[in-house]
Amino acid sequence: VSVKPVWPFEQAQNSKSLITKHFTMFHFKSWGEEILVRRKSSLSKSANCICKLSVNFLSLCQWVLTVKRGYRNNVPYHNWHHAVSTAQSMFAMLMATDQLQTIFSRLEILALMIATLNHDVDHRGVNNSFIERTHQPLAQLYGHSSLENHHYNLCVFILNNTGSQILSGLSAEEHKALLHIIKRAILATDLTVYMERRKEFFSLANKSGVSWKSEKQRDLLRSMLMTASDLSAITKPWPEQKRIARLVAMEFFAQGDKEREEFKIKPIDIMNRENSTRLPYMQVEYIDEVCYPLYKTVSRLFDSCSPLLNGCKKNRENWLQLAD
Ligand SMILES: CCCCn1ccc(=O)c2c(N)nc(-c3ccccc3)cc21
Repeated sequence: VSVKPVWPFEQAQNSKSLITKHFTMFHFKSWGEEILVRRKSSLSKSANCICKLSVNFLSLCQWVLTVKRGYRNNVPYHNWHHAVSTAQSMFAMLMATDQLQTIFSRLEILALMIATLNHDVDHRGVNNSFIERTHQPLAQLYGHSSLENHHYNLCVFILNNTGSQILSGLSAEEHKALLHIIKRAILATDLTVYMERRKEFFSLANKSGVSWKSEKQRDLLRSMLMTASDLSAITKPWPEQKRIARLVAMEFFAQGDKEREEFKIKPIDIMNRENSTRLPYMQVEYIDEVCYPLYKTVSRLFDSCSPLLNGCKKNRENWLQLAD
């Protein structure tokens, strides 16, 4: 049965028109929040299949909408737009690179897509250091990488939500493996973790004929691709990069203000509003120290990812012109 991917309400109506009398109700408590579908009587095989497709499709929509609601819309950068942008960058890398589709299993690709969409859910606009220094509950709960652990746990909570169970078709073994990959992927988005692990990735990438067959190698590659997706705004066309940089700076400076006013702590340079005129220079430094080495290595391994490196280079030139 080929089901046209339409917006779930139309989808439900289409199903209803096809098997009208079999449905007692489609109850939408509020859009995407609760979708209750009950069947009145046994359905014909094809109708049953459409019903299952509809419920699966509705579950997928409810899952996406629930993840969306998990992001805070009062946070300038770490919001739903960033989540979708990160997932789209991962999708683009995976779909553009035949080798990645050969290296990774379908389960790993599913895990990376779920992880990218969820990787910053419920972000508060402050970093782990701030959360730890201000003794917030998340720090007491998780210690280091407190934010990333929180993002992962919320991701699992949403996946277990009634109506959002998009993994119901997996075996228990697949489900366990998938959650492990998702956890490793989300925890890898802590930039501190990335800076610690990237040396190993760069030296592995320098070797010829890496097989990416061992779980250790695949975990490392998945982690680096998560960071490449997470930071991909630095590779976007200049107008978008400027817009995102402003949002990041807004979030950084807001944290710096809190540190200065509420906790009498002098913020670090990148979070100190008094340095706002040095933003272009800080961008060049950020690209050179954090981003460029990663995109250079990923592009050398997988040529189809070179647009990311080229975008990063162009934005470095643009920031350098503004810095001079
Ligand atoms: C919280 C991590 C955000 C990382 N990040 C993701 C995407 C981006 O595009 C950018 C960006 N353009 N600039 C910065 C930045 C700003 C001031 C000082 C140092 C770095 C960070 C950044």
